[in-house]
Amino acid sequence: MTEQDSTEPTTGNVSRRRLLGVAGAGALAGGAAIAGWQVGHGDYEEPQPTTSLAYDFHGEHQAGIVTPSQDRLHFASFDVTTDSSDDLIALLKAWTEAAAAMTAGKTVGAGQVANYDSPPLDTGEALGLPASGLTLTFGFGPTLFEKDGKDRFGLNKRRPKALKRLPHFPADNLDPNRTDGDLCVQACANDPQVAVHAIRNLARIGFGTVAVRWNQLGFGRTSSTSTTQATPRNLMGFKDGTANLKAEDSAEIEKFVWVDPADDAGADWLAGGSYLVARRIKIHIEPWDRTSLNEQENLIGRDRAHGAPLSGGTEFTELDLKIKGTTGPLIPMDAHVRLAHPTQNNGTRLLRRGYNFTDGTDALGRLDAGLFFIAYVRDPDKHYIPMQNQLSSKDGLMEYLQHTGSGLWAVPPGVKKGEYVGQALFS
Ligand SMILES: C=CC1=C(C)c2cc3[nH]c(cc4nc(cc5[nH]c(cc1n2)c(C)c5CCC(=O)O)C(CCC(=O)O)=C4C)c(C)c3C=C
Ligand SMILES: [Fe+2]
Repeated sequence: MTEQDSTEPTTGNVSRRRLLGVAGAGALAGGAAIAGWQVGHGDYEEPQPTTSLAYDFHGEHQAGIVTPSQDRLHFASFDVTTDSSDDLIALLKAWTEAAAAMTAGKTVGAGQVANYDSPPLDTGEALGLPASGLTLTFGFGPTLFEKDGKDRFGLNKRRPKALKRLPHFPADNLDPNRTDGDLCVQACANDPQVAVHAIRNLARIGFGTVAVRWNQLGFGRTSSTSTTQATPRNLMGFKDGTANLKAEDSAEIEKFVWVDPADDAGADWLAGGSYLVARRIKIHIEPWDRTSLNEQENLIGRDRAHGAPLSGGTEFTELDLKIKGTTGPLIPMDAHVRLAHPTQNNGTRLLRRGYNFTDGTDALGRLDAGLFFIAYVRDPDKHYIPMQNQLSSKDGLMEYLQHTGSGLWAVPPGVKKGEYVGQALFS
């Protein structure tokens, strides 16, 4: 992995506390007399973070795609509330600056002089916490280009052809309050407080220009995006991410994740970027927990203990979709892994980066829990929509699933130093 891929971590003991201290210096005069609060935040005794994983915000591609998936997610979809493209650009510049600071473990507004009579530039809940592998990945939704027939920011002529609202898939039961959005930000970190702090501060910076449309917390990764990671488990209890694309498969990542300059001449600003698909998939946990292990394994197509294919071998053995047992194929015709396999999808692969979620219980006391599916693809028309149609209509697992949220965003390439996220779209 090159440094430009933004996947090369750096370690350091950068202290949010120290950096806020610089901003706090401006408050010295006003704060000196107040008992219980130190003169200048730099004097506030906060435990020093120990060494921490930090990913560079700048690079050829945005971090948070092939970066080894962190443990926690806070995903937010925003609507732009202004018609002014100057305001939109100003927001993207401010977000870029804040994102570069936060991913380095610094506070928002570090180095700026704070006014003691104004709200702090940083909300403060991550003070003393290390960067925790935070990545912030930004995306532009179809409605940023055109909404209700209106080209709000004069961008529609540069809209990528594949950037459309996702179609209705069989059995979709989407909640409009968990669907779509003009912009999205995926915050991933190994500490939930760091991920939540990042989204909260971006929302705060955006006040008056954007409003949060919906957001989703995820508490456990459901895939590996690097061969260095162990395969985690989803809420169905199965290993998830075994056959995922991994950062180390560089040829496959080029082929299936990054948009090529030749892909769409009218949207050359997206070259080196990708598309982010998000699906909030509720799992009917209680019926699943009453299903026999034999049936569960047949629905997935792998064994639960080790994640090995039902056709035999160990976790990373390739599936044998042809081999038959006494009653039919060892990997049933409606098994999830059969229907999602590249051989059943025109050779297609995608980079999965989802998270487990729970959002309390519903009115009947059932867990509102599931998998917040995130995938990065080079072309949603080829690499996602046909696969989802196939799964939604034929996958036996669908009896236990309900898709309740959805969105598609174009993810611009990485940000060069001195530039802002998505700059090429506006130039
Ligand atoms: C449209 C794409 C996919 C959706 C939506 C999806 C939902 C989903 N998946 C699981 C659990 C597992 N999926 C596994 C493999 C797998 N899934 C997809 C795609 C979607 N899954 C692909 C492309 C693959 C790999 C297929 C292959 O090449 O073999 C597995 C097996 C382990 C693994 O390889 O990751 C599990 C388990 C759930 C629970 C879910 C929705 C809630
Ligand atoms: Fe899957």
